[in-house]
Amino acid sequence: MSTETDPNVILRVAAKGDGVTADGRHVAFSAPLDRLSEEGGLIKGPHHVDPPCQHFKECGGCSLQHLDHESYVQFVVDRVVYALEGQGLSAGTLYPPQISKPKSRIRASLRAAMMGKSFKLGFSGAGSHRIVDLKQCEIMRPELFAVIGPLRDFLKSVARRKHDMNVEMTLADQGVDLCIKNYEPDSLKQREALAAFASSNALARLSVDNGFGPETQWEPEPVTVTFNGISVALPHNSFLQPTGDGKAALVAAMLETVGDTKLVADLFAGLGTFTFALGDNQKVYAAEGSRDAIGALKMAANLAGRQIFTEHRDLFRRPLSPEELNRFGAVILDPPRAGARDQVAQIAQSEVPKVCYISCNPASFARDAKQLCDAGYKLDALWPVGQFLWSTHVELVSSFTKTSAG
Ligand SMILES: C[S@@+](CC[C@H](N)C(=O)[O-])C[C@H]1O[C@@H](n2cnc3c(N)ncnc32)[C@H](O)[C@@H]1O
Repeated sequence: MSTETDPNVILRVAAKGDGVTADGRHVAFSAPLDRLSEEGGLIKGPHHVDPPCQHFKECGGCSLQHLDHESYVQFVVDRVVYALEGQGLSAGTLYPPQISKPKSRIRASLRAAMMGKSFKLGFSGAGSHRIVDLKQCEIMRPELFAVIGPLRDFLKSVARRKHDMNVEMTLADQGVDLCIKNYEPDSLKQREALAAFASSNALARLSVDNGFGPETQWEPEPVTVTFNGISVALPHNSFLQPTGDGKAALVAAMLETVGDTKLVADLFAGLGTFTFALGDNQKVYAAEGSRDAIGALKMAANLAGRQIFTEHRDLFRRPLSPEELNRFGAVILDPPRAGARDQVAQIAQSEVPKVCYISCNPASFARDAKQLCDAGYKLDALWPVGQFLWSTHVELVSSFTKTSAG
């Protein structure tokens, strides 16, 4: 019997990370060509590797560490291709995916709490409310991981029973930017302890947020991120691409799509990952729903003397109309996970010749791509990107064109 028809062989990994047999059974933590024994156990095949992290299976951070590189790459490609196939679509050119390296993630959201007799700080457990007390992490940048031990000791000293805290960590130009949520120092002594913790760990910024928005406690110099040599202030809670190599891959694919188009719209622009990657000779209109983010983008553009026009705009409620869109030679859009159904409906009715859609959700992307293709756009090229190594989150860049006759 061939492996394709053998009902006990894992053939592929489904969107949620389970291996799937030829007869459609889902098997957690299995890899392609693993085999189910008569007794229902798993016999590891050539694509099943030893996971590098001691917290594997228990931690919700990475669920696919048991896949070798080849099968993880295939998983990333399949996620994108199957989502498109579900809408009856395919890309003219499908580029090989870019997969981020281990220990490259510049952002992490952790939880901390007293649990029973021990204090824990780490990611949420896989499919549970537990906290995995992080002793090792194969995805975070070492600068972030270095803060975990001291942070655990510090939070333990201020923790209250049955009181979860959340920790947001970001690696900025100046070092680690840390925000502790659901915590407020309630004495001068605690404020001093916070500052001492920030200082001794050389944090770039330390903020607390007890439900009324982040309050900065420590920021020796203004915290920034740099895009293409342009330094941009980093407001609290801003979106950033999660890895440096992933961001470079997204930007390279975007530049290939947009080329030297003179007038470009960057929708859902954030702090300007794509806006600032465009050349000095290109005029960019950047629209974004976060007032803080677009304010930071605008300030940086002005300081750099770039031809960038910004608008604080809710693109779900007030998408750009076809008349507004038709001024541009290219439109970049990088919406949140829900996609951009209404904005895409307007683009579909426009005559914009080039559309570069960057997505962090193949399913909403495929739905939106269908709208564009039904309206005469052609999906020329697609670049899958695996920035969330060993997770089921997959991103992509796509290039659509419409000729005026279309
Ligand atoms: C995936 S991020 C992309 C940001 C940026 N392009 C980047 O790569 O850094 C999506 C962005 O959409 C913004 N956003 C979310 N909802 C929005 C809305 N309704 N209108 C406009 N922008 C929105 C978010 O604030 C966020 O900056």
